[in-house]
Amino acid sequence: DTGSAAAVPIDPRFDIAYVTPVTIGTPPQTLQLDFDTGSSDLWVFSSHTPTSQIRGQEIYTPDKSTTSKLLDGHTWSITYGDGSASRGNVYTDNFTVGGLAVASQAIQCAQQVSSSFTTEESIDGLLGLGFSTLNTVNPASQLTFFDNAKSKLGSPVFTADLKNKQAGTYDFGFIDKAKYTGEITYVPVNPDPGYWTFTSSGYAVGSGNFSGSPITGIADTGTSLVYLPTAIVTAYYRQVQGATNSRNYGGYVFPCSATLPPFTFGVGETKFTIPASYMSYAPVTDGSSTCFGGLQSSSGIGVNIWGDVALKAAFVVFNGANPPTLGWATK
Ligand SMILES: O[C@H]1CN[C@@H](c2nc(-c3ccc(C(F)(F)F)cc3)no2)C1
Repeated sequence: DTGSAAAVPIDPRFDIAYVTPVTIGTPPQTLQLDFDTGSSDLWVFSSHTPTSQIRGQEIYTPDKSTTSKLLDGHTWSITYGDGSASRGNVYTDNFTVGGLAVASQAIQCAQQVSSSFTTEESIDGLLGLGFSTLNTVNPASQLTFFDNAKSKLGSPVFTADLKNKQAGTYDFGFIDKAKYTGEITYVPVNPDPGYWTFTSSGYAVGSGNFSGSPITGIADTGTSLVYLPTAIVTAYYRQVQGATNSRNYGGYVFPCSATLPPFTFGVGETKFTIPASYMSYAPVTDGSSTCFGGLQSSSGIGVNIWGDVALKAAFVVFNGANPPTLGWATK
């Protein structure tokens, strides 16, 4: 079997996050979920979410599904990198993504979501595509959609073809040659503790020379920006007139009129260039002439993160074979 579904930016102006349609239950209930390779919980706004915490999101109502089953006594609780959080109870039900079906997928129903989830009206929940070891369900952790679907897939892979300010695609079970150019460079993945962790072969700022120092980090579709070591980030913004590291805005900002250099990163022998246009993320507040950079320092996080700003510049194969690997191709 295979599956293929669109990854749609939640805001036409800035690629804050992408959502993908899924169906849950019988008859099918359609929700738009944020696919996140940096976590491994599948959770949804639901009939168990207090109405005061719902603002326009679609919800899953297990009682309206003839195939839903309560996973008695199981609970979950998760906190994301930006401090957003949710928690609740668990059902199993039929679940599909782009025509690929899994029976008895664990569906974590929110009984509490933080304010940032409430105000993000376009996100009805998250679908974790990290390794199942990260799943937070107690007393028994649950498998991700990908782990449940693997046995049905021709090839145990999914691919991310995220795009700048337009809809891209998540494919499951196959590698679409029409989506990339050249060869796919595969690199090892360390699945411990549960992220798609790989090592980049180096970087270059603009037309500067390539620095071949290894950069270990995670491929994270749920993170908007790229977070790298401070030395790399300062080298980048040294080339941006008027750039400053703003305590007020929590990162590097610059005049939206500034000329930005592209940023190149290496995977094996292949080089990926993030165009300058991707490196300006958004005005710090609506209408401001000060812009927030798409590249920020990872020093406060503890891990380097290759988020959407980088992933948009490539076609990425998440290979769930044993051992797992990551494939990168230009497009
Ligand atoms: O935890 C790491 C795992 N991947 C990263 C991630 N972060 C979110 C997220 C989505 C939506 C929101 C909200 F809607 F604004 F609340 C907040 C965070 N999804 O994946 C960070």
